[in-house]
Amino acid sequence: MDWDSDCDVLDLTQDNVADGSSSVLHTPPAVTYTNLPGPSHSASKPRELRRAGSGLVDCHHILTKTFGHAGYKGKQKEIVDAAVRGADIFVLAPTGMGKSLCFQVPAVAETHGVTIVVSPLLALMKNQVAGLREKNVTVASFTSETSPSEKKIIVRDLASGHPVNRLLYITPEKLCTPDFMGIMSTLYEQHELNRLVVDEAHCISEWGHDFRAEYRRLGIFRQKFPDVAIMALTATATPAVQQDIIQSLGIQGKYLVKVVHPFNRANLFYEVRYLSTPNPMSQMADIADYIFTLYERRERPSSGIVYCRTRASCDELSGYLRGKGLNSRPYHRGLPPATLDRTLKDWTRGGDGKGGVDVVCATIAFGLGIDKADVRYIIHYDLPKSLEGYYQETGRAGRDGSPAKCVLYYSREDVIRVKRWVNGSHTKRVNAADKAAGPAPSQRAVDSLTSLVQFAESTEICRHVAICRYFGEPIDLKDEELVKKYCNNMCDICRYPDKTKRRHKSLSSEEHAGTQVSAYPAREYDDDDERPRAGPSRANSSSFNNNNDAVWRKDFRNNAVGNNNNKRTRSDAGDRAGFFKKTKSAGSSGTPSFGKSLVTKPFQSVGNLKKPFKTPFRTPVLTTEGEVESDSEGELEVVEREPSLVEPEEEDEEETDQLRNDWPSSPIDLPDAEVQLDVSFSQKIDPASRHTAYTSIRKMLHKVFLHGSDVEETWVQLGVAVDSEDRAVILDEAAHALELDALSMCSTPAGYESRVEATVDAVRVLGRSSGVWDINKVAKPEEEEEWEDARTVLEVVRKSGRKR
Ligand SMILES: Nc1ncnc2c1ncn2[C@@H]1O[C@H](COP(=O)(O)OP(=O)(O)OP(=O)(O)O)[C@@H](O)[C@H]1O
Repeated sequence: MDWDSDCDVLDLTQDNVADGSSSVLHTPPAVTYTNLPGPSHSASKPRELRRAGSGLVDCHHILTKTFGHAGYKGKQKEIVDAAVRGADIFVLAPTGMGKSLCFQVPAVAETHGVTIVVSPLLALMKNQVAGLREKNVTVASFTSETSPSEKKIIVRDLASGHPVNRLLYITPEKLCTPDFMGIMSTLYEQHELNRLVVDEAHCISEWGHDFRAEYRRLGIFRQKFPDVAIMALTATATPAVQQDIIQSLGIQGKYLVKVVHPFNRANLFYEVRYLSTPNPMSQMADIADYIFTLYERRERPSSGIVYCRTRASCDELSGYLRGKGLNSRPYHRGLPPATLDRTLKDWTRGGDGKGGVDVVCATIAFGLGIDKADVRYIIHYDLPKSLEGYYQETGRAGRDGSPAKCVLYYSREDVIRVKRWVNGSHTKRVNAADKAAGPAPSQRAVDSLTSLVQFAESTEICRHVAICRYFGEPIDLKDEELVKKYCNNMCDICRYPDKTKRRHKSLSSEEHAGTQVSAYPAREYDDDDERPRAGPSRANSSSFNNNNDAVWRKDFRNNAVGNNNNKRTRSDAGDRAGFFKKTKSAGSSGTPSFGKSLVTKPFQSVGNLKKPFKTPFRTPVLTTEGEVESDSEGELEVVEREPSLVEPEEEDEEETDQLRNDWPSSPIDLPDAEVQLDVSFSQKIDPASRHTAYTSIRKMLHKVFLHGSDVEETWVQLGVAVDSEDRAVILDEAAHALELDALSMCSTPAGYESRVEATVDAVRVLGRSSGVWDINKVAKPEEEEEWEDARTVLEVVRKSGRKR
């Protein structure tokens, strides 16, 4: 059987194992996984794999009592079962699935013996060791940081015949030393060597994105200890990399259990932000605004990471965000270890408005193993080097299962720079291999960057689907139902198809980007993966395009002082501070208030900057118009605001008047409709509120599309030719979809409420502004955002119309 091409559930039965094939468990999301054998199948028997532990404590008991979890996640149970039966196991599972538990539970469940865990990063080991010790698991690590006296104690324990340590974490370099091989031989002879675990196993493959030469030598373990089980785990491996890992470790035999989880992280919202002319200052301002908007929606700060390629960018962006009142810190290998430890600690306790660090501007040094449950956003300030890197880094978000956002800033200028860099590194490796007369290095890094660029450039293929296909999940793009299962409007392409295409068009032509980049020296890079190289800071770099520099500085100044003529700019000091105070005073006792710094140093820029998500609370029109709110079928409770926010500005009053003229003031006749609201991953909004929200959206849709001034013309423009009965059904379906969209984008009732308000508002704009219907018509800057929202609604209505 060709295990790479097979993605169905295979039965791990005696027959299956005996035919000499590897056993593959690869479940596409739609398939229920049911048929792993129970222990009675004894898959490990023919192998005569020896297990040092003489008995086994109930794994479920360990899971609940030692680790404090109520049950297994994903395929953990199957993996743990296979492990205790002594199989070799290859685990490919998405970021945040809980891979560590798959080897920790069996290690603790064995009544004696040691599990050796190879891990590529000290920080990763430290985290896991500290976590296990908190759970009273006896565990040690053997690294360059282990003191000689500690080493002595560990070695003595391992050689004792009954080691108390259940797990030993070690770097690949240390594992392969003659000294440590000697220690393992002793363990082996005493039947105390239970298992080798290779964490982040993609590092073993030259085809992987993070190849570490030392990992390659791990193949020696199988040669030396042929009957000790091996478990390899990774979150990022294409089919070619999977095969390479299995072969390198020598586990390709018939006792291999291969568990491939679906890659999809359904709760992550992927967005690519296309930059027409890269402009560091406006990009930084955009990021600040993005974060503030998110805070406003959630009514409290949130944890996030901004990944930057260079250390200078980390320092600079972090300083900028701090200047705007955000609790931000840089994190890269150019900083002292003690500072990094403190930053990690502060960030780990931050993100809830009670102090600590909320956002870290980091190189990829802050990556693997970062496991904070409530990271709500990951921003890529510039293009990562590979699609695997992008997936790993975005994988830090939403590990609690709630929605989180991943924004990638993308420009063709940046692509040229990264390509130069990756190609340069590749050429160096080719030359080195030539010199040493060794085999040619793989082209992998170059290919992976190409895939990332294709991912970002595409405006057709759903981002979730693109990622999963890259990692080898077979997804037929024509199978709409299947595609929908991957993405419930949780990427820019599915959610804002037109907007995404429009924004993509604004990218520089490759030719223009090329001249921009070659006209000025390339910025330096030090992504903490390579040897650090000092470089000029990004925004201050004299090597940056000086003409552009002058222009954007001017723009930025204009934005920064606040454009008072722009009615949609409400992020001036008063608004921000007012909002924060409102949050506090209106706050139910449980609502955390913002840190002082945020109130005293309010954000002052934005102006015409495009906002990543809809601005909440931006219009008090709902209250003044009194249409939706007065409805007896259920109301959207409007959040009380500080007087400064409730008072409509002059323009808003005009807008309200306009609305009064445009809309029938008498209540409309809303036909009854049965609605079954979809259950989503967010259970935080109660069904009654969801029903109320649905009704509000539905009512406004009916007003615009069935009770507007020229209904027939409206439907012609919509391009949906159906009779009036069907029209109501289409609108109800659209309301249904829009409500679900709002739900899937929010994790708090307040966020949900504000998003529903924004949706109702967007429908209203469709009824009021004819220009918005003409896709070729460009909005005035002050209307841009509301037009985009309205066009998104239009797209949803069209979609449900097309289904009829
Ligand atoms: N059965 C479970 N129930 C609840 N939470 C769990 C369970 N198993 C693991 N977790 C939690 O899931 C989080 C992620 O676990 P872990 O760090 O092992 O993920 P991972 O798959 O290694 O991710 P990555 O590859 O991104 O590092 C941890 O906080 C862990 O405590």
